[in-house]
Amino acid sequence: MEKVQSIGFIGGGMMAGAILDGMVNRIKKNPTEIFVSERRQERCDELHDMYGVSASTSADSFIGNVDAVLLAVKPQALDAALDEIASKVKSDARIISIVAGVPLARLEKAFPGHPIVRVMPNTPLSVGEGMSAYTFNDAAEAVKDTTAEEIFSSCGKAVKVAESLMDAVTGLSGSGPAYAFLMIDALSDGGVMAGLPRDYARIMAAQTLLGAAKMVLETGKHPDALRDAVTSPAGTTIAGVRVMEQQGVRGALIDAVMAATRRSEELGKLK
Ligand SMILES: NC(=O)C1=CN([C@@H]2O[C@H](COP(=O)(O)OP(=O)(O)OC[C@H]3O[C@@H](n4cnc5c(N)ncnc54)[C@H](OP(=O)(O)O)[C@@H]3O)[C@@H](O)[C@H]2O)C=CC1
Ligand SMILES: O=C(O)[C@@H]1CCC=N1
Repeated sequence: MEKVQSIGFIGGGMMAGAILDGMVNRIKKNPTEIFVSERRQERCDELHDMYGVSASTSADSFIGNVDAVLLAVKPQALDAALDEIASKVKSDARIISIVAGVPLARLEKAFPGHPIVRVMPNTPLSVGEGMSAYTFNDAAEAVKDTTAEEIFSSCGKAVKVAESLMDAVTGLSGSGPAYAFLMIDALSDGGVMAGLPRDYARIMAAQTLLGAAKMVLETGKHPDALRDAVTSPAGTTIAGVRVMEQQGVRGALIDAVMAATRRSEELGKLK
């Protein structure tokens, strides 16, 4: 199968903007081959000004011509979007969906016979540090479609997983930036309470999480081993870690991932 040239986005919100940034500024995709359908005219203008793509409030001008369609509307808006476009796409168009919780089977009903890739990215892809996981339907497997891999690895890491894991991916890395932001804010509050100015506290909290994350990824060491290296006998760190364990921070994070995973499963069942 030929490489994808033109691509049409359905939905031009926050995630679409972040993906467009990767496509235009990182993989240097020609913006004249990118089309966006987005409800709000002012957002269309913004996307055109920022990335040079064609953006309009209807997909009609491009949907029958593009080689790939990227679905980037909220799950609750998906059915209406599919009603608008599904019967108009090119017969061999590849479909990429980032819509949380929506299974391949539901997309296959709308686009029978098409190669379909379901992706769960996250917002740090807007700064080139996204974590995306993707899964193929049989038709995409058959053509070994590389479009999604190319797009999403241009703005971070991208891994292929079995579809049965997509809700768990959503609960961990899809929603995960929110857990990290909450932790950064809470750690900043701790710093302020201990006497640091707010702006320093925020930078210290964020850079500490960034550095710790890099150590995990770059050393390949278990987080427990890295934690041991910070934790001096009778020192400061063990005093802090003890409070975290007493307050159930570990259990709260496990439960947060599970709650988001369950919600992703529920969203997939909404009709
Ligand atoms: N935010 C995140 O962290 C992540 C989100 N996702 C998924 O990505 C998808 C997009 O999320 P996000 O970018 O945050 O959402 P946004 O609400 O920012 O963007 C969706 C946009 O699509 C527009 N829209 C709705 N229906 C149509 C339509 N039929 N045709 C054209 N445009 C339409 C909306 O307009 P209006 O608001 O006027 O309806 C809105 O501007 C969701 O399915 C979400 O589950 C996946 C991973 C992470
Ligand atoms: O909150 C949500 O539903 C979306 C999906 C993953 C992150 N944000």
